[in-house]
Amino acid sequence: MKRFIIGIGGVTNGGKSTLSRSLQGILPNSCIISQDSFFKDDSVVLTDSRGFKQYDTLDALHMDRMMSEICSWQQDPQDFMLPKAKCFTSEGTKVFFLIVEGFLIFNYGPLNMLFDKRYFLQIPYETCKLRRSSRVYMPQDPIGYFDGHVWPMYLKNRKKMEDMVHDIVFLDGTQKREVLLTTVYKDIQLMLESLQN
Ligand SMILES: Nc1ncnc2c1ncn2[C@@H]1O[C@H](COP(=O)(O)OP(=O)(O)O)[C@@H](O)[C@H]1O
Ligand SMILES: NC(=O)c1ccc[n+]([C@@H]2O[C@H](COP(=O)(O)O)[C@@H](O)[C@H]2O)c1
Repeated sequence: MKRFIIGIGGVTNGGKSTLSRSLQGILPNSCIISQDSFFKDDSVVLTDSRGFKQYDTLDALHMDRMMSEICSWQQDPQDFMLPKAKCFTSEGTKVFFLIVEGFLIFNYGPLNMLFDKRYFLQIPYETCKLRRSSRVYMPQDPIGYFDGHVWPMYLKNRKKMEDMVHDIVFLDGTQKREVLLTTVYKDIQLMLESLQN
């Protein structure tokens, strides 16, 4: 049995969930774990002096719980998939993929070291601000949150990531969904072929 962990990171609204779901549809025996599912309760997320909740940091996430879930997959990918309706299974293949997607997946060392491939979706400031403005989070973004917290934290976290991690494939998230999917799918196929040789 072979196991691969694919990381789909990137800026908020860069298209991580969209790409991950499409990839899961074409990769056999694949599952998705989303970092978004591990945010701490609002009551324990710190607030800065301007009243902005500090959501865009690792401290706002239960990374220990996320790591436990990934560990369960590593122990038995077949078993991990079965109870989950979102998982796609294909008979005969002994290759399993875990797609881990999220905005800070490469910033957390213990998680970053697990990836076989790392992709990072980037989009320009204006595109990001526009996409984010039509998305509703719980709690909702207060006025000024994007410019006051989200974008500056993205720049800060990205700098830290680039200082720490070097084998990331950067993707232009303004490309068409199909183009992004084909690019990543082909790259994964190349990785699999290189491992067979
Ligand atoms: N390649 C793309 N081109 C244009 N819009 C996209 C693309 N990928 C995703 N979107 C849109 O951008 C928004 C954010 O996508 P999503 O996948 O939820 O991002 P993320 O998971 O990175 O926050 C959604 O409205 C989605 O439909
Ligand atoms: N899911 C939540 O509980 C929650 C709450 C508030 C903000 N957020 C936002 O989620 C973003 C990260 O997720 P995306 O990459 O999917 O946009 C962060 O920029 C953060 O501000 C999420």
